[in-house]
Amino acid sequence: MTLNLHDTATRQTAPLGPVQPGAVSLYVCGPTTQGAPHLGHLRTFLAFDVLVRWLERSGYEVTHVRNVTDIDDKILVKSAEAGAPWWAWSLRFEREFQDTLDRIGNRRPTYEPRATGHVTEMIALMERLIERGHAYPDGAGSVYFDVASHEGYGSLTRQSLEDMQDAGEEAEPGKRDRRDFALWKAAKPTEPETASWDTPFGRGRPGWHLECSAMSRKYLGETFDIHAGGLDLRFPHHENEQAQSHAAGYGFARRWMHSGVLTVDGLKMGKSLDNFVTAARALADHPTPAVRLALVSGHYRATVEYNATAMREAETVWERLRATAVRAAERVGADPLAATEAPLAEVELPADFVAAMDDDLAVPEALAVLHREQAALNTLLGARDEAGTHAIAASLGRLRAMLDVLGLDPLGAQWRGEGGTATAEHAALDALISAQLAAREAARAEKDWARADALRDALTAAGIRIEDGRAGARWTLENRD
Ligand SMILES: Nc1ncnc2c1ncn2[C@@H]1O[C@H](COP(=O)(O)OP(=O)(O)OP(=O)(O)O)[C@@H](O)[C@H]1O
Ligand SMILES: [Zn+2]
Repeated sequence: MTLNLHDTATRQTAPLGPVQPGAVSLYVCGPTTQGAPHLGHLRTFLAFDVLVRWLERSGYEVTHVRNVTDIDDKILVKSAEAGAPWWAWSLRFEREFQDTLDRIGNRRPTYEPRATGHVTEMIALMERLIERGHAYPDGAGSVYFDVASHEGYGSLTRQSLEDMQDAGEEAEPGKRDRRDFALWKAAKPTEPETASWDTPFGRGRPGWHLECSAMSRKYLGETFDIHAGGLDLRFPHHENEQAQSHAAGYGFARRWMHSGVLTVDGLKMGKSLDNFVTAARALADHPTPAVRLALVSGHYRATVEYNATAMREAETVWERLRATAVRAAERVGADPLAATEAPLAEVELPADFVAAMDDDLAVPEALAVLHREQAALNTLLGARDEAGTHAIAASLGRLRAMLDVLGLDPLGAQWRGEGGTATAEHAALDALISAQLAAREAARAEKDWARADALRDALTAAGIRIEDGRAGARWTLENRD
């Protein structure tokens, strides 16, 4: 079977033919470390995490680069407002992004280069563009790309230069054409001295577009397989990245993949509109794998509207999947805590699951196959037929292998402890605590506050933390974080 992926440049879905057989090079535009990660960021990074997982499952060796934009206007403004050095601000949120992505089960990229670590490469690229007649310094520390000099400008987003007369870019005194964009930005007297670097063109700092062209070339070479990011980045960011790299004579990305944006009331979730739900908030309100499930369930190219009901539904779906897997593991007598990931990679995936994933990562169809497997497994579990153990083990293997492709194997190392653990001890503890919680509920219903508090205090004293939520009380062990 062949993996077909949609290319947003050609608008065609076509087989992936990598530059190097058996290896895929992928560049994903990473976070601007101006603030805490929100669900919109997670949506995009998870979409491409599923891509990486599927490429690896399909036998490719993946080199995945995701940059960190650790200097930019917004970082300078926000850090100054907070009275912090820009680099401290940036490093703080870089760590928060990494921690959150680890927590939600994103495989770490092969390389995570920071913009400020690649000034040398950016200067070299600017020199090359100037030499080839595609860029010019303004004499005051800024360098601009000359859009009219590059025939292909606009080809990624199918726009002609005429259409772009008033597109986005500001008129600046040193610009030849309003549509020209900055490769390098002159230092401003109001900005901290540490926020600029000396170059042959004057003192300044990286433009956002330039850093991605410089870093993709350094880590993936002149030509690489896939360039990815959220749909919001197609223009101007990706158009400009492509113009810089093509004008420099590099093959650059052979294919573009864009994830649909996460919206709130139809508008992109983001810092600019202040309509975001932070990852920290969502992960405090819902089990982490449920948040992951909610964000990966739709097709990666679909626009996803955030809503609290969908998050709660994902919680239910996750709980059921986990319960099925735990029951099945207990029936086959496997010790789920000893289960390793290795054998899952060898489980043969159902053909219709593979077909769905090979069809431009059709996760909704793949999930339908997965839920059919879950239903079949539940039927086997209900049959109470000892002879069925072999069938149960085989079905559990397939279910886990499919879930693993989505980063959601309930018995895998990442989620073993989430929302309960897959051990008999845990089940026993859960039954006892649930009885206590039910008694507390009953006491509250009778307005017997003293008894309700006493029950809670007894649980707290035993190291059990109770969180009251809309779906009832949830318990966790104090020392488990
Ligand atoms: N609402 C969203 N839905 C999907 N992807 C998003 C969303 N917001 C940001 N992204 C993606 O996250 C990645 C990191 O983007 P970046 O940090 O530059 O975001 P941003 O545009 O600065 O965020 P914000 O919109 O909050 O200012 C990009 O690939 C971007 O497309
Ligand atoms: Zn980029």
